[in-house]
Amino acid sequence: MQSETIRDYIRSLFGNDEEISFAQQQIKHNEMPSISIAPLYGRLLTMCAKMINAKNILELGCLGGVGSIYLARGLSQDGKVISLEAKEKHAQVARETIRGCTLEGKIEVIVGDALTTMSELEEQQIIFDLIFIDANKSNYPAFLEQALALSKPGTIIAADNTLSRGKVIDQTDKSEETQAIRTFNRMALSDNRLEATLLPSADGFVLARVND
Ligand SMILES: C[S@@+](CC[C@H](N)C(=O)[O-])C[C@H]1O[C@@H](n2cnc3c(N)ncnc32)[C@H](O)[C@@H]1O
Ligand SMILES: [Mg+2]
Repeated sequence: MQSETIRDYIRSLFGNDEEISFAQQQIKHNEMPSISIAPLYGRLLTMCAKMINAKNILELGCLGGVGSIYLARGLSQDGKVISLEAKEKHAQVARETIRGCTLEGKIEVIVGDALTTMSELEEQQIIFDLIFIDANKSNYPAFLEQALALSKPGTIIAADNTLSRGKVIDQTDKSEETQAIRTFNRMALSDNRLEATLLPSADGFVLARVND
């Protein structure tokens, strides 16, 4: 059976999601790229956050706030999502979208390079229960190291686009981005600080837990 058909079937089970549809419309309206997290992984992030009763969540790469909304849905009552975004325009669109949704006040978007902001968060000794990596691919290995520095035993670290549209298995592809994703996958799946797997649906998704 075509994977496209399976995807449509799964989507039909999810039903209408007004908040996510609105966020997607705003992304389109503002001519931003259509690269938000796939709904099946968005839902997985909500579930992960709920399963660990997450209070502090960090997202790398906000775009229009779709991932932030999925993450915030899983927060414990007094929890908060911090989403890091390099582009001022993307952050503005995300903030406007979030302002109108039920999770207003639970998501803070910080503009700047994620690695720099993560170092600042580390200096402030802030520890996260869940970290979602979804910014520029060439920094994925560095993001993982920084994420570990902002973690505790039990922290969930997730990362999107870890198959890079199949480029990871194309031996002729020696681009910086693809090499970085290969390095990231090797690190995540073999580092004994983590228990991890790589889910192959959509564009690939690494799900890891920081070991005790
Ligand atoms: C794939 S999109 C994020 C999608 C979002 N997580 C979601 O699921 O809705 C990647 C975003 O990361 C931002 N970005 C790229 N490199 C970055 C960096 N070094 N620091 C912070 N943001 C970055 C881009 O501007 C873009 O908005
Ligand atoms: Mg992504």
